Amino acid sequence: HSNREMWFQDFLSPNTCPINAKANTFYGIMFDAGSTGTRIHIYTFVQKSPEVEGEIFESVKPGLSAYADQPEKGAETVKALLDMAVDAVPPHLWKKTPVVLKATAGLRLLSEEKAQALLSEVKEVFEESPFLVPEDSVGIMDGSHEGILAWITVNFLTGQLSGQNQQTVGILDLGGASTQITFLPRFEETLKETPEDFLTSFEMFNSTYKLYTHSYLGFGLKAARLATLGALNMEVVDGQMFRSSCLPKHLEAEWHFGGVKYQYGGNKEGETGFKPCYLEVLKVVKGKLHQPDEIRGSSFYAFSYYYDRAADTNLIDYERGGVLEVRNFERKAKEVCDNMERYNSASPFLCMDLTYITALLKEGFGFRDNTILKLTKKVNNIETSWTLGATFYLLQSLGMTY
Ligand SMILES: Nc1nc2c(ncn2[C@@H]2O[C@H](COP(=O)(O)OP(=O)(O)O)[C@@H](O)[C@H]2O)c(=O)[nH]1
Ligand SMILES: [Ca+2]
Repeated sequence: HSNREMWFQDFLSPNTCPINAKANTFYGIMFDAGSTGTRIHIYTFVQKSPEVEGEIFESVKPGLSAYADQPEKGAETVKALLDMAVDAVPPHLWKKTPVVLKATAGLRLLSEEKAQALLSEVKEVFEESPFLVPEDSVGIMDGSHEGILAWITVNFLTGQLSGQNQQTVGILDLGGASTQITFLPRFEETLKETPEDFLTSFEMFNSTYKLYTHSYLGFGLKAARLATLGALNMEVVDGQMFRSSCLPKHLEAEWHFGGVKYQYGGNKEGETGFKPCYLEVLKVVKGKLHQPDEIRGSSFYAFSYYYDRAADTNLIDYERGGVLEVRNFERKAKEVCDNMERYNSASPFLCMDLTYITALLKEGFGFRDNTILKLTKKVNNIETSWTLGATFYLLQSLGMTY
C-alpha cells in the first residue's frame, strides 16, 4: 500500500466514518437448507426504508438430508458457508447480525430424530459463531410459510408491495422434494372453492394479505422421479430395478436420494418416448392437486427447477431467464423424449423431468397451454427465493425494522 491509500483507509475505518452512513447499514444471514443443496443469503439492508442494498449468495451440494447418518458432517457444510459471512460482515456488526437456518422438504421427508440430529449440530455451529443467534434460529420451515415468503420476496422485489397498484404476481417454486404455488386471489369465488388450509392471511408492510398457498410434499422434481418409477415412500429391496419409458431404452444406472440407493433403467422391450412417459407421470399428478379456476388466465413467476430445466434446454437464457408459455415445456419434452439418443450427453432424467413439469402444470394445477410463465432466478440482482421474505419477518420479530 502507498501511504496515500493507508491514510484514506484509516479515514473510513468504522469508528471514524460519519456515524449515519454506518448506522444505516445492517445485515441478516438466512440459510436455505434445501433438499438438493444448502444456500446462504447474506443480505445488506439500509435502515431508512425497507430496502435491500445487496446480497451475497453461495450454495453447496448435496443438501443436509444427504448427511442423515452423519449430522456433524452436514453441519460442517453449513460452517463452511458461515465462514464466508465472518469475512463479509464488518466485525463491529457481528453481534447485531442475526443468523437463521430453515430446512425445507428434504428434512420433512427424514425421520424426526435424524432431522433433529442435523438441526442441533447446526445450532452448535451458530452458537460458536460471532453472530446473533435468535431463539428459534434453526428449524424446519412450515410448507405454507415457504410459499408465502417466496411470494413476499418476488412481490417486494418487483415493487408490488410498496406501490399502490396491488397488481401482485403469483409464484411457482419447483424444489427437489416439494413444489409450492402461491397467489393473491382476486375473485370471491376462489375463496369459496378453496380448501381452508390453502388460505393464509398475514400482515406485512402495514397491509393485510389473504393468500392462496400450498406446498405439495413429494411433488418436487426429484421426489416425482421416484414416484414415476414407483419407488417413492417404499422400502427399497436391495438390487430392485425400477424401469420407465421416460428413460433411455438401454440405460442401467443407480441413484442416491435422501440417503437411499435406487437401481433404475429404461424399457429395453417396452415402449420409450413422450406418449408412454406422459401416461406414467400422469399417474403421479392426475387428481392429486387442487385446481383453482382463477389461475387459468393469469401469468406466474416460476423458479428453482422450472428455471433450471428451461435453461438446460435453451428455452430461456441461462443468466437472464425469460418468458414462455406452458406449451413450450410440452414441445421441448416431446423433442427430448422422442430423440433420446440425441440428448445422451444431458441427464438421463431430462425427458422425465420435462414431461413431469408439463403434466404438473397442465393436469396438476390446470394451467392452459398459453399460460404465460416468467422464469427468473433473480430480481434486481437478488435471488428469487423464500429467504428474503423470511429475513423480513426475522428482522420484524427482532424489532430491528419494518
Ligand atoms: N439460483 C437459485 N436456485 C435455487 C434456489 N433455491 C433452489 N434453487 C434451485 O432449485 C433446485 C431444487 O430446490 P431445493 O431448494 O433444493 O428443493 P426443496 O428443498 O424441495 O425446495 C435446486 O437444485 C436449485 O437448482 C436459489 O435460492 N437460487
Ligand atoms: Ca427450495
